[in-house]
Amino acid sequence: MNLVVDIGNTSVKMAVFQKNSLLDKRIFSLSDFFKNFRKIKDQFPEIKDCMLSSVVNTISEEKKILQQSTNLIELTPALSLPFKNKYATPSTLGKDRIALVAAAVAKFPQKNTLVVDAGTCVTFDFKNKKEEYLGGAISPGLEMRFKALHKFTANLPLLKPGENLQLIGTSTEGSINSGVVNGLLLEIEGVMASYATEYKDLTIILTGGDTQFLSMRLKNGIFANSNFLLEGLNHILEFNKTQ
Ligand SMILES: Nc1ncnc2c1ncn2[C@@H]1O[C@H](COP(=O)(O)OP(=O)(O)O)[C@@H](O)[C@H]1O
Ligand SMILES: CC(C)(COP(=O)(O)O)[C@@H](O)C(=O)NCCC(=O)O
Repeated sequence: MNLVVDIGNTSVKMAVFQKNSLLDKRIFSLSDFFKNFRKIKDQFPEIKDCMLSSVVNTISEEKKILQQSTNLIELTPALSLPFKNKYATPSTLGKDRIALVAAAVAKFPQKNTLVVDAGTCVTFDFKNKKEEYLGGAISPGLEMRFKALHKFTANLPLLKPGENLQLIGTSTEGSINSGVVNGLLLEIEGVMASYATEYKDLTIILTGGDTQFLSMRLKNGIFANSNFLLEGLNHILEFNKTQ
């Protein structure tokens, strides 16, 4: 049984896999790491191997507990990966982005694939049908956009994504919502369209904490899968067992 752990800038995602089947998944904040790890280990004592991806640097205690209780493999660009990494600076590439590309290779072999991860940041990652990872883009996430408007102005309130989305914002709230939410939707649709022009037969995946909010507001042609990154980590773990 495998444990996969994704430590992002907002939340920790932990999942248990038996081969390729996801048995359990938890999302929590880093401060609740030990409590959740203990619970999951008690529930699944058969957990043996673990793959950790972190984009947070200060996790030495978390790593120590995983090392004590599992065969821990930490995701680094030096690990055997199921794709060719053509990123110009592989040592600075986010571990989460490596996992997303691994998932794209596992789920959509020999297909041009764009992965949009709407988390703390919105990342775009592209692998071609030759299983080469070319790179993508990093952009502010949904919550970060609301926070930035509040933090860097004197008078804008801190809002959360609203249900009532106007094109023409008729109030401060409506204008912020229009700018942030429509802005992000149009950005994603624009990026998707640009890739689709360049790469025929393009598969597009949407994942990350804002998957549900965005997918119901985006035009068709995108597969939503909140577990995509976790599946990628499990794939890299299984891939390394067979190396
Ligand atoms: N209950 C929630 N708690 C925190 N963030 C949430 C929640 N629901 C949706 N979100 C959105 O999900 C984003 C975080 O997504 P996530 O995939 O967990 O990010 P990361 O992998 O960077 O930690 C937040 O920036 C926010 O926009
Ligand atoms: C871009 C990111 C901050 C995204 O992190 P997330 O929103 O998933 O928490 C992370 O992938 C990262 O720190 N990347 C390093 C730079 C790079 O990928 O080139």
